[in-house]
Parts: sequence; structure tokens; C-alpha cells
Amino acid sequence: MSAAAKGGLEDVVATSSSICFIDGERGVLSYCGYDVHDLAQSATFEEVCYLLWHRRLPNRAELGDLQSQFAAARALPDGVVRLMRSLPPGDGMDLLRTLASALSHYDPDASDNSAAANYRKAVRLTAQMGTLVASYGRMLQGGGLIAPDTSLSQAANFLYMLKGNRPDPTSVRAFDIGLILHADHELNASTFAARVCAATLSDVHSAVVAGIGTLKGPLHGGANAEVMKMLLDLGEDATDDRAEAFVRGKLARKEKISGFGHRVYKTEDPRATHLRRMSKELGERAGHPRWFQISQRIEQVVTSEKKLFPNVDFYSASTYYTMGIPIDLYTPIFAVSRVSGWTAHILEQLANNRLIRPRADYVGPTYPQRFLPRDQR
Ligand SMILES: CC(=O)SCCNC(=O)CCNC(=O)[C@H](O)C(C)(C)COP(=O)(O)OP(=O)(O)OC[C@H]1O[C@@H](n2cnc3c(N)ncnc32)[C@H](O)[C@@H]1OP(=O)(O)O
Ligand SMILES: O=C([O-])CC(=O)C(=O)O
Repeated sequence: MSAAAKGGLEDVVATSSSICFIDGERGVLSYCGYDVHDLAQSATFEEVCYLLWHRRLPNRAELGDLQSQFAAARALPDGVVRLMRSLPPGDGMDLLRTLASALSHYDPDASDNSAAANYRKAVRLTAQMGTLVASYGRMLQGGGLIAPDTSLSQAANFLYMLKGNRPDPTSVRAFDIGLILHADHELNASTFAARVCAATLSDVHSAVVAGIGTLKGPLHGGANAEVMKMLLDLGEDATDDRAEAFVRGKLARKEKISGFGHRVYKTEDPRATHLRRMSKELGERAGHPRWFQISQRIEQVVTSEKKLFPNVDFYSASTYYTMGIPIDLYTPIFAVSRVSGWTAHILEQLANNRLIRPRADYVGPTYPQRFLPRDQR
């Protein structure tokens, strides 16, 4: 069966890009030539944003400028805060989709689609997305909204706005690594959706909203919340045997296990390596090692039974959980990071644009059908 007939466009090369490279056989991921392991080890999310947008790492002055731009752009327009407060409670990604769209009405460059204005929108949206999600988290927990702190990094400010107190350095670094690991991933579904939208010469906010709507699904970014729901179904006191039986039961019923499998990786997702370690370390530090241990047992079973490896969503679930982050925020947090990659791809698309418009292999009723009047059908 052809890739087109299977429906998933697998292995179809749809564009060229200088942003992200994946070798799915060897488990290699790089942003603009930099190995994601090196970035997770030594970079900050701000440096990664600059890298994705400029294809090179910033020097000290450039990094300082970007940090200032982020800090200056973090606060939300009053109208967006009012809208957030007025919406009925619901899914975090629905809220993010609506509010990211609303931000366009207040953007000072709204009517300007020049490359310079679009870059400013990329910076602004990346700064604001963290504020949106942290504020939503405050609302979920019944706390009052907290104003952003301009002296903090994107990661530290997010945790500060969510929790209401200064986060400790270990949590900040773990969260920063999470942001680095989720920042870009070549032509994943949400980035492709964003590029398709941008290629019609729509606008940056619309393309980001397309990305948010696409990331929401449980086959894509929504899987991280599904993983945690599965772990909670099992319970923190579940034994390894119980976890094993639970997963074997799901596999026997041909149910998918969220957080496993990948369209491109045929081996370990390199991002999962870091998230597994963070899940273990943060779980032990928080006095809740079982979430990691249960996850590890699930991994052993799924990998040996199905030859499927954990993807980025599997260990991010227990990592965020042991950091005390509400489950409803997991996929929105993915967007807090991925907005950097979406906007890098949107800018790249617009720099050398052509409408994206594939064809379908028509398999419907034969042509021509005779058109019958209504009372003869
Ligand atoms: C950030 C991200 O988007 S990472 C991905 C997040 N999504 C998930 O974790 C959801 C669970 N995983 C999946 O659904 C898939 O692995 C995907 C969607 C990520 C990629 O899958 P595809 O390349 O389309 O493979 P597809 O879904 O066709 O699966 C191929 C086979 O592997 C099986 N399979 C794939 N993933 C899983 C899984 N997680 N659990 C059990 N079986 C699986 C399928 O059932 C199918 O089996 P079959 O051939 O016997 O019917
Ligand atoms: O690349 C994909 O298909 C999904 C993924 O891992 C991501 O978007 O990070």
C-alpha cells in the first residue's frame, strides 16, 4: 500500500528546512546542527529559541537582548485576562487556543506581516504563552493571578507564576530542560499544520493557533496527559506485577499505550533519555519514587512485547507530576515550548513561500453520476 493510501504521509518529504534534523534509526535529534543532548546538558531555553529563529547560538549581548524582550512581553493585555476569567472551565488546550487567538487582537504588529514584525510576534507569543498557561494553572488551583517577574528566565518565571513562590534551582533547571527538549521536532503534525496555515499568507497568530489545535490530540502532544491518567488509574501504590498485568491487558485488547511509539524514531527517542533521568531524580527528591518505578516497569513490558520505545510524552508525565504541576497543564506546557519551533518554521516558510496543497487519490463513486431530481432519488 502506498504512503498516500495509508493516509499518514509517512516518509514523504514535504519541504526542506534548516531548523531540525532527526535520524530515526540512530535516535539522533539536532537543532540547527546542535545535538539535543548537548543542548539539554548546557543550554537554556532562551538560547534554544534564538538558535531556532536565527540558526546560530547567541553571544552574551544577543542573549541578554532576547531575555529583555521576553521579560518585556510577558504581561498579558487586560482584555485577554478578562476573557480568560470569563470562559467556562474546560480543557487547557481549548483555553490556550482561544486566548492565543485573542492575543492577535492586541498585538501592536497585528496588521503588519513583514518579516521584522513576524519575528517580533514570534518573540511576543513565546513570552506570552508561558504567562497564559501559568495563569490558567493558578485559576485551576483557585489562586489569584500572579504578575510575571521580569528578572526571571522563562522557566523560572513560569514556575513562579504557577506556584506563587520562588522556585528552587533544581526545579527550574528540570523545567528548562523540558522546554529545550520540546522546542522543535521537524515536521511533526502541529508544525506541519502551522506551516500549511502560514503558507496561505494568513498570519503568525493563526498559524500558531493551528499548531495548538493540532498538538492537542492524544496521538500527538495530548499523550503526556494520557500517560499520567494511566499512571493514576494504576495508583502510586501499584506493585510492579500489577503494572505489568495492567499493560499486558491493554496490549491484549489491542489498546495503544500512550507515550510509546513514534512515526520517525525506530529506537529510543533521545528526549526520553533525559526525561527518564529527571523522572527518577525528581521523584526520589519529592519522596514519590513509585511513579518512576511504575513507569519503568511499563516501559520494560511495552518494549519487550511490542518493540516500541517511550517517546517524549512518556516520562514527561511523571516528571511534571512530581514537580506538582496539574495534569491539565501538561499539553499546554508542551505548547509553551513548541511555540518557539512553530514560529521558527512559520518564519522559514514565509521566507521562501509557496502554497502547500497536495492532491488526494480519488476513490469515490465513478464520474459522471447522473444527477436525478429530488423526488427520483
Ligand atoms: C510528541 C508526540 O507526538 S510523540 C507521540 C505521542 N503519541 C502517543 O504516545 C500515542 C501512542 N502512540 C501512537 O499512537 C503511535 O505510536 C503514533 C501515532 C505516535 C505513531 O504511530 P504510527 O507511525 O502512525 O504507527 P501506527 O499507529 O500505525 O502503529 C503501528 C503499529 O504499532 C502499534 N502501536 C503503535 N503505537 C502503539 C502504542 N503506543 N501502543 C501499542 N501499540 C502501538 C499499532 O497498534 C500498530 O499495530 P498493528 O500494525 O498491529 O495494527
Ligand atoms: O515528531 C513527531 O511526529 C512528534 C514528536 O515527537 C514531536 O512533535 O515532538
